[in-house]
Amino acid sequence: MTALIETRDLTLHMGGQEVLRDVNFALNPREIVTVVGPNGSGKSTFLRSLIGAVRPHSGKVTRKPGLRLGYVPQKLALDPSLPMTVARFLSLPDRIPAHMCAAALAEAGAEGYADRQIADLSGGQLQRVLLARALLNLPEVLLLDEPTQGLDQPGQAAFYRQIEEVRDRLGCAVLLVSHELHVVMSASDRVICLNGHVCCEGHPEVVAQAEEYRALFGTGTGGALALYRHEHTHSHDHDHAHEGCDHA
Ligand SMILES: Nc1ncnc2c1ncn2[C@@H]1O[C@H](COP(=O)(O)OP(=O)(O)OP(=O)(O)O)[C@@H](O)[C@H]1O
Repeated sequence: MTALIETRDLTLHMGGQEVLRDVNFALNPREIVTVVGPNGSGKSTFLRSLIGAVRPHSGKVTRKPGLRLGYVPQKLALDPSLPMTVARFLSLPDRIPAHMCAAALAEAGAEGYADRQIADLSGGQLQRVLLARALLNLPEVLLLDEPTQGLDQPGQAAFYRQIEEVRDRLGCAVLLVSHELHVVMSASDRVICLNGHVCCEGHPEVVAQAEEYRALFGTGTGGALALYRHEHTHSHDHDHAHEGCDHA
């Protein structure tokens, strides 16, 4: 098996209702794959089936033996009034040495956050801490369920650039769920449009043009995607210009 995780004809029921039907999927090393789809189309359930948290009704989920997974769930069940530092949060349930916490935070773009209170973090900062937590065991596969929910567009774009950097440095594969199609698509190698079954999949531009995708999301995204790609390139040029100055 060359794929890290694979599903074969995965069919899954929740509460007596069919949520996923005949989903065939493979995640290959170093890929960034984004799952898009309307509310209730089974995206979270699909991710949860990949980590083994829900069982298929029929079909199969296969993970490479010994696969190291990092998972960031959609919702964090933490009482915000409970005092808790970032370092302590990273050490739940198992104690993590300070240098490992610091390394994971740096990798997630949250350097120096260790002593901050979780409740005081902004949405974007909290997402980075959650990412750091998922990176603690050096995952070969990183699964993120709507990691940029509630962030503004620059915040979303910055977070996805962080994900690309993590993939480049750690060499992990990334599977993420998102609603922010135009932002996320340009950072993805492959997009899967899920609506109980796989409607269409492929390179972001191909999916944005697909009839099935347009039937679900309308035709506006192609333009937004093109616009974002432009901004993305522009901002990278800008970054490089700064790097050039720094080194000069
Ligand atoms: N524990 C559960 N018990 C019963 N039904 C469930 C359960 N979890 C999910 N479902 C149902 O499965 C369907 C898919 O839910 P899921 O959360 O996977 O969708 P989603 O695409 O992630 O949605 P969203 O974009 O709103 O987050 C929904 O109809 C939901 O009500």
